[in-house]
Amino acid sequence: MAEAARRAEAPAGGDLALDEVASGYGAVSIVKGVSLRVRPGEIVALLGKNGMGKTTLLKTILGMVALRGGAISIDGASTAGLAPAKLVALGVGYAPQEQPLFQDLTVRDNLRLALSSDRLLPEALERAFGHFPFLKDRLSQRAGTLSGGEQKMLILTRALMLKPRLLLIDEISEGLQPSVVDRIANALAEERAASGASMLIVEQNLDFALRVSDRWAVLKLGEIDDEGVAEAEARDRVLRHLSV
Ligand SMILES: Nc1ncnc2c1ncn2[C@@H]1O[C@H](COP(=O)(O)OP(=O)(O)OP(=O)(O)O)[C@@H](O)[C@H]1O
Repeated sequence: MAEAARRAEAPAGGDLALDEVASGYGAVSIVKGVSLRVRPGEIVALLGKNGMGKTTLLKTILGMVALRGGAISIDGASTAGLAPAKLVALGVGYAPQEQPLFQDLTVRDNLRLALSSDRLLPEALERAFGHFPFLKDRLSQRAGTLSGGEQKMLILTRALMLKPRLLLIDEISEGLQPSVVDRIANALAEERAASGASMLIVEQNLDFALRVSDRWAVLKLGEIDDEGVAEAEARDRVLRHLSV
């Protein structure tokens, strides 16, 4: 097969491989030897009770928390020593759990800041309106005055602006009404269909997680406790891990 044809057929999504990843804060170990794969175009849900290390694992992938053991690679290349900005440039998108918006800036300016050039804005906005049409009428509104659900959609939109090949999403459905969760689920499915992006999503909402993902893994005290394919039968099995 010609090289050009092979490239055209290659999936656009990033291939994330975690091998015995360990990290933590100060003297405390949080992530303890996690091995996990997100293949090109795959959506994997990372589940688990509060405080089990899910956010810490995402931040370790992003280089925001230092890797203490093991290895992380994207498309076969080690990410060791790469700063978060470099990973973003390589196509890694991040929708964090904590409030990342500039509350006093407009919706338009929050979105502009995600882009390297204003020239990219018109096309990026068109794609954003396709996912979340309400944004069209809110471009001049201060982000801090959007509702909680609207802010979540803006956070996701911002992460999608750079057309990431690998998207890390932290509890995007938290506190949202079912109709907004539906819109976000549709946006993720459309984005994956359009761009082939791979995604690792940290979730507490089990129904949303099993709906949008291909596979799931449960993190317990910093280790993968169980994992499987996202199918209806998985619900009870995962619930057993999440119940208190
Ligand atoms: N910057 C930090 N310094 C010290 N400890 C931290 C820091 N950030 C998180 N931790 C601790 O690390 C542990 C794991 O936290 P993490 O946020 O990764 O869990 P999580 O599984 O994402 O939880 P949740 O579902 O509640 O968001 C917790 O005990 C938390 O208190």
